[in-house]
Amino acid sequence: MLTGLRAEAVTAGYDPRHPVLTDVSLTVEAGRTVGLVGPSGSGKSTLARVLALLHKPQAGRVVLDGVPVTGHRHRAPRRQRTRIGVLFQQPRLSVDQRMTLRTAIAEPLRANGLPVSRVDGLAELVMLTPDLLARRPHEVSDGQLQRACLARALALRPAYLVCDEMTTMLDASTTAALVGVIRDYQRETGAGVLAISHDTVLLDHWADRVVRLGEVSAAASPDR
Ligand SMILES: Nc1ncnc2c1ncn2[C@@H]1O[C@H](COP(=O)(O)OP(=O)(O)OP(=O)(O)O)[C@@H](O)[C@H]1O
Repeated sequence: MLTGLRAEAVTAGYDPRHPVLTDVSLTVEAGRTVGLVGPSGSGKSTLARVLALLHKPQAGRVVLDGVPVTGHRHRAPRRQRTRIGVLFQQPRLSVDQRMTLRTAIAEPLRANGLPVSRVDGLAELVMLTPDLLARRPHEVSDGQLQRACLARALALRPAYLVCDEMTTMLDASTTAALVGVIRDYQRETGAGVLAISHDTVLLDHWADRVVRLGEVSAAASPDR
């Protein structure tokens, strides 16, 4: 089986007459970390959302471990959707403010009929203590909330993790801790990771290869 999370000749955006991405191909191989850089507004987040099956491309397709994806968002088959975890820049926009961190981490487990007792192991993995699990988002720091988002993203043991500027709001030590958790997870499971960041020093250290968005959209994109 061909492994990898692939965008194949993707054209996508928000206005069909002016796509943000035109004919972009990119592969995140299983077990590898691909860094994605590019100027602000070049479409990195849009590509992340396409690969995470959250945004439907106008043309082209996403192929997950050799199987073309047939729908996006709720139309994507659950077994494909749950193979991809996502982490965004602003954890406060990704978590329901009324939920405790424990409930937020348990959400995907509950939705997929898995035991919520797994939350404790996930919290330990991201170094969240039990007292923090009982708090709501406004009672924790950005770094603590992002740890909870990482625990939630890993809850279904995804084969791929899409990280869109996940460290932008974090200090150096939290960034190092979360990247360390992702690397350990990757070593254990062979997951593929897409890491989008403006921090090229971080990506040089974290990623196996770094792709510049302007370059992937050219006809000579690395995958073609
Ligand atoms: N929901 C939306 N509706 C309309 N236009 C959007 C939407 N989201 C993004 N855009 C536009 O699409 C273009 C690409 O945005 P995108 O967020 O993908 O770029 P980016 O490379 O991730 O930028 P940054 O590095 O600043 O996060 C921008 O011009 C942006 O204004």
